[in-house]
Amino acid sequence: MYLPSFNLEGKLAVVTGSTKGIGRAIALAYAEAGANVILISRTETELLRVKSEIEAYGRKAYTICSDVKDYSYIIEQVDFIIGQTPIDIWVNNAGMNIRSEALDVTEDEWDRIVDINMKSSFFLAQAAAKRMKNYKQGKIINISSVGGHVALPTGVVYAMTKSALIQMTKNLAMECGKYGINVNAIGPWYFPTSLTEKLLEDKQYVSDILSRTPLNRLGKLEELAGTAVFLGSEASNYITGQTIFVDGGMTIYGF
Ligand SMILES: NC(=O)C1=CN([C@@H]2O[C@H](COP(=O)(O)OP(=O)(O)OC[C@H]3O[C@@H](n4cnc5c(N)ncnc54)[C@H](OP(=O)(O)O)[C@@H]3O)[C@@H](O)[C@H]2O)C=CC1
Ligand SMILES: C[C@H](O)[C@@H]1OC(=O)[C@H](O)[C@@H]1O
Repeated sequence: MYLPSFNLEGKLAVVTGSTKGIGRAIALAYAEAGANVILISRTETELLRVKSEIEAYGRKAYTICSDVKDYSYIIEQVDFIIGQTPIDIWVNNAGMNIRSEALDVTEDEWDRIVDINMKSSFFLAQAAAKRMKNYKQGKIINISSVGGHVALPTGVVYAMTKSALIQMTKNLAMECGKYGINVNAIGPWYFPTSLTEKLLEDKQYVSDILSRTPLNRLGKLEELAGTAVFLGSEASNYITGQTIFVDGGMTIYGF
């Protein structure tokens, strides 16, 4: 057999920040590939909307209405939902940005971005790994950014947190490989979501983005979700510690 399974039939995935944008696309792609999904975000109505979308695929969906910075509460809720069943895939997707010049960054901005993008992602990944270890298998996927690999004008603190996720992915992969856990990251370039809506309304900014993008277009959410399905499936069982940049070629374009 040379075609490993991309099928997620019967698997359970947890996706943080899964009611909009990239997280919702990943959650729906997982459901389409056969997985049941635990959705996490701060807005109950949006959680219930995406829950219905997942159930329309004939899959089970569970909701946890919480900020990822309340990661202890989230883990309690996940444990209540899963009981004695495994978590197969954990996607640390929730993230935020406060875009300011390095010389203007305040401590409050630092704390808010670092808490969500880095601290919550680490402790949620740690909790996922502790549970996956008991089943000697699991896939942890961290959503970084090309902004964690090259310098972008979208904020140094955000960039630092996204770069930290790339390194966290490598260290967790190194330590958790013996438990059969794969840890990888995805580094998106620009995708049209509510996080980037304002930026992408600026025609000059979009032109600047495209001038650095060999495929000369923004990404489509389904193109990113496909990478998440691959990394959540058996097809990626021998891949760990890697960051896959879904970027239209931007990170290799050294013009
Ligand atoms: N869009 C892009 O071009 C790129 C995005 N990324 C990264 O991808 C990830 C998703 O981004 P994107 O889809 O654009 O973002 P959106 O803002 O469009 O969606 C974010 C999702 O996460 C939820 N969320 C936001 N903050 C929190 C929080 N503190 N706790 C729990 N849930 C939260 C939101 O729901 P609610 O507000 O109701 O909680 C929503 O479901 C982020 O980590 C971002 O850094 C990386 C590179 C490019
Ligand atoms: C590509 C970047 O990550 C992009 O820049 C921003 O300011 C947004 O936060 C996106 O994540």
